[in-house]
Amino acid sequence: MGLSGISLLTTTYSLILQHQSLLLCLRAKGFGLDLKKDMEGVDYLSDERKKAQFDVEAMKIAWAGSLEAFQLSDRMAKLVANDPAFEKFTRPMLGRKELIKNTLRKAAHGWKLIVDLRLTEEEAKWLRLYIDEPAYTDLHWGMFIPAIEGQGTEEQKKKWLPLAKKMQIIGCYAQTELGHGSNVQGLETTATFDPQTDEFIMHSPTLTSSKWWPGGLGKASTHAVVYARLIVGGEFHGVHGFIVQLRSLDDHSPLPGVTVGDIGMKFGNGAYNTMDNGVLRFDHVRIPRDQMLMRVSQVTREGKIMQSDVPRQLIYGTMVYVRQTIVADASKALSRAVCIATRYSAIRRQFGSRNGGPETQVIDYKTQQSRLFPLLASAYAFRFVGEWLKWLYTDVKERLAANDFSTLPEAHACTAGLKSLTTSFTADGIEECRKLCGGHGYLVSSGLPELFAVYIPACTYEGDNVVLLLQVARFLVKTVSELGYKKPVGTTAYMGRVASLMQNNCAVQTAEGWLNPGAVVEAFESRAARMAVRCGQQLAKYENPEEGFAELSADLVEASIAHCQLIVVSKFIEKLQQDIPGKGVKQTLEVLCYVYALFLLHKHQGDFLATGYLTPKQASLANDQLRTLYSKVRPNAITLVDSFNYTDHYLGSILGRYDGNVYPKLYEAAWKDPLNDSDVVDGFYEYVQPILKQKLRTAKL
Ligand SMILES: CCCCCCCC/C=C\CCCCCCCCCCC/C=C/C(=O)SCCNC(=O)CCNC(=O)[C@H](O)C(C)(C)COP(=O)(O)OP(=O)(O)OC[C@H]1O[C@@H](n2cnc3c(N)ncnc32)[C@H](O)[C@@H]1OP(=O)(O)O
Ligand SMILES: Cc1cc2nc3c(=O)[nH]c(=O)nc-3n(C[C@H](O)[C@H](O)[C@H](O)COP(=O)(O)OP(=O)(O)OC[C@H]3O[C@@H](n4cnc5c(N)ncnc54)[C@H](O)[C@@H]3O)c2cc1C
Repeated sequence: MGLSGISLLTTTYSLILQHQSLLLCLRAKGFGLDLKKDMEGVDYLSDERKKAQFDVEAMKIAWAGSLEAFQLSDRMAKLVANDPAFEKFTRPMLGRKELIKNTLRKAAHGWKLIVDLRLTEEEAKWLRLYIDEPAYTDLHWGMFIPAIEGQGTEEQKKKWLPLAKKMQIIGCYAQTELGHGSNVQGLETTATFDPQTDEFIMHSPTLTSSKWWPGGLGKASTHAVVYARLIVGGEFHGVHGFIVQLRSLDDHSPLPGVTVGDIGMKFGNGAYNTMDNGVLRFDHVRIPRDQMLMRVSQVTREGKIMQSDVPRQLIYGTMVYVRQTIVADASKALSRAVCIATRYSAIRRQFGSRNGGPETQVIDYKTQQSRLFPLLASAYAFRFVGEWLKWLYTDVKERLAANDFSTLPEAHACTAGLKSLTTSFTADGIEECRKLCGGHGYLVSSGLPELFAVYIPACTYEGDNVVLLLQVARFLVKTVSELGYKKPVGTTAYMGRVASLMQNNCAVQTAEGWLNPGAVVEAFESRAARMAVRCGQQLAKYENPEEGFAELSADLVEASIAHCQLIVVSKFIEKLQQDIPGKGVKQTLEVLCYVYALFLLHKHQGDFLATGYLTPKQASLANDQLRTLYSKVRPNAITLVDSFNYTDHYLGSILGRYDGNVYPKLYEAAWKDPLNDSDVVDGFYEYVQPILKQKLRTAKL
């Protein structure tokens, strides 16, 4: 018997087992049989796992970044998964008050673990990830503390950071208002210096000046970094951050003049409703002068404004930091959804049964592959670009500490652009994974609805994705306009070869010709350069550049996307130039890298054709190659998602279970729904039975 015959037999055997266990379950409910006899301990995906052409343990390390990173993350994942305090299956069924209380309990337990086990910051970050529940602590550690670190003076840091780091105060980041989020310079809250008392008076002069959205503000925070218009001597001096105490440290009640509360329920059940996004108003609240964050500008006792040599953009620095973390988190959210959809696609069978044999696994349909495998490849691509962005941010941070601000514009453009690109793609990707799972993907127990609901605000918070791409566009237009006298560096270095990128066309002649990193990078560089230059030429026709920018903004956004996609493709290729140990690991990643690049090329072929870099024939060859690549991914698909090393707890999905034991567990879960506590539903006797028993002579319907 050939290999395919053996595999058919084992697959059929698995199917029979699975059907048997389902039958046992079905009978358990209906006919009193033993529910426990489902096939616990059987790995329904074992055949798939045997197909792997690479060393899975080595791929886990490549995904994690290093052996140490893998071990650390693995330890934290297991710590959370084995602790019943972090159960999360009932979350979507809880009412808001219960939900928030439950989150506060988990955050307290998480903090206790951090203290008791003396976890490092890195360990705490992983712990937070695996607890998988948005909480006020995210904003405290992710924005309040970084805002003080980045914008505070040494003295301010010395005073506030120890309190914050021991969690003796809880802080949030209160920037957005009811009337303004994107336009930070349009904020209306005022901070007016009173030279008589050496204080600032914090005030909300209008309804639209109410702070609105800050996470952790509603119920948990005792303090906030509040962004407000600085007014000294009756003049406006820009928006700055101020540390303001909101609640008493004794009984947590709001301080006089402070009105604070939660803004209400948000999209989905459970999901981001674990967060107390808040509303805040000030009625002439006084704070000491030294609570203005003064690294960028200082207000003296006499009411003089002193500018340091730090650029004012540093006031936006916390956003640069968080955007960088959001890019890293995009690969986690996407890989999680992809893991669920891939495992389920291997379990799920529809159509194609021959002679009573098993039906086709849906993962074998080319349409399923062409939707799923680019998402799998993107998860890897985002992982590696996130790793690079972390390096870039660390480098910028070190430079900033040494008062070197030269790389700040590039860091801003990269974090803004990649945040936009990765979150938009991930949000759409999670929804695509839901559809890839058919009807069962719509069940909360698939894990996908809640993941989607938690994830989608990432397209809006930390900067609306379109607004951020327009920031990238400004950076690109500036780079193009300076080409004559300034050598572009970093991620825009390719613009330095703009003449050849505008002239030379693609040389690929065969489908195999696309399996060449040089050809791929040149295609993306040429497309990005041509789109940016074209925008520059169009802009030059306008007398008023701002008017031109507004008029051309949709094209500028497309040019920014092309630039950001080039960054992701290049960083993936650069990653593959490193030493990546393990049998078949590098080769498998190469396949994914080409899938990512050629999928984008196919999806955006309009750009590549319109800029004249590719011919229709070359675009078609790329698509031929893409199909071949999907066949190469197929045998490795399950082990590629196993390499994320996600526990069943973190995945939170019956469809994505490691053992693939989907049907019995779905069936079991249905009976755990509170609606099934009784056979006759509450409300039946009041509202249904009277209809059943009514004696209408005629019905008009
Ligand atoms: C459970 C127990 C656990 C216990 C503890 C665990 C411990 C764990 C430890 C750590 C956990 C870490 C967790 C992190 C998690 C994070 C969670 C994230 C949740 C997210 C919540 C959301 C928060 C928010 O949304 S905050 C609000 C964000 N708001 C925005 O993003 C507003 C967007 N708008 C803007 O950014 C700007 O207004 C603008 C850029 C659009 C326009 O600015 P403006 O000045 O008006 O305009 P412009 O003229 O265009 O720019 C002037 C020049 O400035 C340059 N520039 C703009 N922005 C920046 C920047 N950010 N940096 C540098 N430079 C910038 C711009 O390019 C211009 O430059 P030029 O040279 O003059 O051209
Ligand atoms: C879940 C969540 C958590 C948040 N947490 C915080 C927090 O902790 N702290 C905080 O301060 N804020 C927080 N925010 C607020 C968030 O930062 C803002 O909502 C975000 O910056 C977008 O601003 P906006 O709401 O004003 O959108 P708007 O700017 O009003 O966007 C509306 C539409 O207008 C478009 N648009 C706006 N300006 C332009 C332009 N110049 N050109 C073209 N199109 C434009 C946008 O693309 C969008 O389509 C949070 C938001 C959410 C949803």
